[in-house]
Parts: sequence; structure tokens; C-alpha cells
Amino acid sequence: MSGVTVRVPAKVNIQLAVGGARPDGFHDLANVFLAVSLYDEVTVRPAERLTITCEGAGAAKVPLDESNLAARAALLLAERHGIAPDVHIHIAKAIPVAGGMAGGSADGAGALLACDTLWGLGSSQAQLLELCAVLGSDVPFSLAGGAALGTGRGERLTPLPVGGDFHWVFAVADGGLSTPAVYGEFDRLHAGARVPAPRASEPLLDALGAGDAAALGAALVNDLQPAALSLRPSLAATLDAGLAGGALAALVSGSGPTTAFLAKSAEAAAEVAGALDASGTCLATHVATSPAPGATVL
Ligand SMILES: C[C@](O)(CO)[C@H](O)COP(=O)(O)OP(=O)(O)OC[C@H]1O[C@@H](n2ccc(N)nc2=O)[C@H](O)[C@@H]1O
Ligand SMILES: Nc1ncnc2c1ncn2[C@@H]1O[C@H](COP(=O)(O)OP(=O)(O)OP(=O)(O)O)[C@@H](O)[C@H]1O
Repeated sequence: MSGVTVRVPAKVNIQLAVGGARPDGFHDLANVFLAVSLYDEVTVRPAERLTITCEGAGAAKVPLDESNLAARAALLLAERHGIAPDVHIHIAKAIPVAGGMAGGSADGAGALLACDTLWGLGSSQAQLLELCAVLGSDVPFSLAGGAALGTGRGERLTPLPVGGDFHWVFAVADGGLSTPAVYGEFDRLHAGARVPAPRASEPLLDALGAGDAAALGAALVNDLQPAALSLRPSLAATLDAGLAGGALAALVSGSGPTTAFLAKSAEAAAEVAGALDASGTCLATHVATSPAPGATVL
């Protein structure tokens, strides 16, 4: 086999309920993930040693050493099977880097599935999900796709039914935000307060299951949004510009700084994207639909 390419979706957190900091430094979550049709592609080929290249938007900011999540995935899988991780990994990037849309996690999940296929290991989905959880809290969902509730630190997934397509616009911000820094700011903003245990919202799950965009828009919530806005106050203007452009609802995607806008139709999404582009409050926009399938061998 000469090479294997896997396509992996970005995510938006339609509910991100965050509990207090745990002794291990993570936070318990009720994390409702939705995969969206914005994809990275990860290609692996046999090589003399483990190497990585990356092309596409933000590629210059992606590490090309063993800290890359795709490299870590190849190393982990090879180690588990006692084989040499000698592959060249090429990442074609469309998911904003350090944007809160799980781009690195997507590449980790993609490399895992691509190497498993290239090496003919035949791992089950459950075995791959277990390795994904070692790589990072968001990585299992990048493999699974669709929609799911993530509990624990977000890695324990329960698939969720989705009753129809949803239309989104994503506004890419200038520069990234560090996920640990945003959780740290959440802790600072809640210092001394009792943070309730995170719970999935019933109205949100009902809206998702019914495919009801207006009800979903009313139920979107991200507990990390105040922290992301505190670190990047200019995001408020982007959120306002998308709402003024006709979005049903707007929120920061995960730890940000990408902002997400729910629209009532594909036409409305194009209008929201146009308004955001004209506003000068973001670097670029992407229109996408959900749910999107998880990591897929092409
Ligand atoms: C913000 C989200 O993207 C929402 O889906 C995720 O919670 C972040 O997931 P991720 O990037 O895969 O995060 P990981 O690589 O597992 O952890 C990076 C850092 O984020 C913080 N972190 C992450 C997940 C979590 N449940 N609690 C945390 O406090 C911790 O400081 C951790 O050291
Ligand atoms: N394959 C990869 N693609 C992008 N960044 C990577 C990758 N591997 C490691 N990184 C590192 O991870 C950091 C976070 O990048 P990533 O694009 O995953 O952020 P994110 O989308 O905000 O993540 P999440 O939504 O899961 O919190 C980057 O700044 C980069 O240093």
C-alpha cells in the first residue's frame, strides 16, 4: 500500500458546561460536541523515519516535530504494537490552528486511523477511541464525529441523535488562544465561587434531536466564553457583527478565538458570512454544515 489519506472534521461545542478544577488540573465537563463540514486531511506513507509536513491555512504555526498530535498518534500506535513508527505524515490543514475547533485533535485522530490502516492492524473503533483519549480530551470525538455528549474531561462519549442539518458560519480570529490559558482564566474568574457540577441541557438536546435551529440557537451555551472574551475582548465585536448580519445565535467555539454563528438556512449562512467579511472584525470566514461524519479513510 503506497499511502492512506483520512479526512477528519472540525467541531463546535454547542454546549460546554465546565465544572470546577479537578486535582489532576482538568475540569469535568458536560461537553456537547457537533462535528462540522470543515476538514483536515492526513496522509501517511511508508518512510525511513517519522517525518511531518503541513500545508494550508496556518500551516506555519503547526509544529513539525514529535509534539505534533499526528506524530504522537503514530508513535503511540506503533509502541502499542511493537512496530517502528516509520511514516511520513502530511497534513492538509483547513481547520484554524489554535482556534478552538480541535484542529490538532483532528490530526491526531486522523493519523491514528491512517496508520492503523497502513499497517494493517485492524484495531476496533473501541481500541482506537481508547488511544485517542490518551492523546487528548477532544481526540475521541474527532474520530467519532456526528454529535456526542462528552463527560469526564470530555473524552467519555455518548453518541447523540441529530434530527436535521444545521448551517454554521465560523469567523477566524487573528492569532490563537491557548486552551490551558483559557481554562486558567475560567478558574481565575470563578475563584472563591462554588462551581456547580456540569450537566447537559435538556432543551439543547431536544433541539438537536428535533433538528430545530431556532431552538438550538436559544440553547447554545459556552461556559468558557467569558474567559475567552476576557483574554480577547475584541471577539465581542465579531459576535455582534454576526448577529447584526442575521445569525440566529453566536458563541465562541470551545476555547476560542474562532467564533461560531448558527444560521436558519444555507442562504442565511452566506449572508452572515458576507456581513462578517465586510465588518473587518475577523480574518476569514468559513461556511459549514453539521452533523459531519468522523474520521474517514478516503
Ligand atoms: C475546550 C475544548 O476544546 C472543548 O471541547 C476541550 O475541553 C479542550 O480539549 P483538548 O484541547 O483536547 O485538551 P487536552 O489536550 O486534553 O488538555 C489541554 C489542557 O486543557 C485543560 N483542560 C482540558 C480539558 C478539560 N476537560 N479540562 C481542562 O482543564 C488543561 O489545562 C489541559 O492541560
Ligand atoms: N496537528 C496539529 N495541528 C495544529 N496544532 C497542533 C498540532 N499538533 C500540535 N499542535 C499544537 O497545538 C496547539 C493547539 O492547536 P489546535 O489547532 O489543536 O488548537 P484548538 O483547535 O484550539 O484545540 P481544541 O479545540 O482541541 O482546544 C497549537 O498551537 C500547536 O502548537
